[in-house]
Amino acid sequence: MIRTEKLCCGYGSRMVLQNVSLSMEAGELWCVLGANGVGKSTLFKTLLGLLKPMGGTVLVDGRPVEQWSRAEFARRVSYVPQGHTPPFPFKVWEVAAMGRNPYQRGIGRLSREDRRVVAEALEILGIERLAGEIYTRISGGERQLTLLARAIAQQTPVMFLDEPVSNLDFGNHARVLRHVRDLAAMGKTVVMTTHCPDHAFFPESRVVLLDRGGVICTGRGADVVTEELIRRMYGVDNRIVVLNRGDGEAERVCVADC
Ligand SMILES: Nc1ncnc2c1ncn2[C@@H]1O[C@H](COP(=O)(O)OP(=O)(O)OP(=O)(O)O)[C@@H](O)[C@H]1O
Repeated sequence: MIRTEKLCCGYGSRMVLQNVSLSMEAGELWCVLGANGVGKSTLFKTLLGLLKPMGGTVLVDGRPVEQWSRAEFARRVSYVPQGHTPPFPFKVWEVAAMGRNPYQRGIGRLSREDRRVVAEALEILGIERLAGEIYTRISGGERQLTLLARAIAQQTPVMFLDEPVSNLDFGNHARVLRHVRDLAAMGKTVVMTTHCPDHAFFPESRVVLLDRGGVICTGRGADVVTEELIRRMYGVDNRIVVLNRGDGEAERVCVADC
């Protein structure tokens, strides 16, 4: 689905990441972890064809990313950016409905099916009540949920989510993560950046661990994420502890020493 070979990303003459080789398949949940400023968003923008690679290749379904038309690409890949301020005071419903644009010819009216899909996306995230609100006048967390609803309404097999839970309260954080995991279980390729090492320990999670300049390692989170690597990435002592969930399942979490 998404493959990179010796990908180098950056801005102008400034290289941020070098020699990134990845292979992401259908039904996989990938967590991209790394300290502030290591290049997670830069990697996303390059994988999405928004930033030209400084070297190497990005293949989406075997075809170089720059060879996709934007409309075709938007039926294949959705993207929730980290922060977003729209130029016009759209309503929440209208922002979510933009997820249907790739399926319309020109600026068309929404079909009944389009409206059903948009309503369902808002409902999944519990924000139907915001449908008529102005996007620029809602909270940061509500805007994040709206952009997620837009991506869900886009119904793409590949989803890139840049810190999808960073602004969310405890309940929304848990609900969104559950849904993200369900999306991967339904066969989508979900790639998300996160600042929470615990996300790497979901049984299905695969990780890309980034440090200044490039990839430290990739693999199943449960296999490759260690206290030593977390210390190297974030410069903080920590412990990975196993919690008994009480339902027979064990869960690993990372606790910083602070
Ligand atoms: N438009 C830009 N032009 C030049 N340099 C940029 C640009 N955007 C980001 N950078 C630089 O690239 C590096 C990586 O930034 P990026 O936003 O990819 O980091 P990140 O890992 O996503 O960080 P965070 O966790 O804080 O969101 C940073 O040093 C940043 O200053």
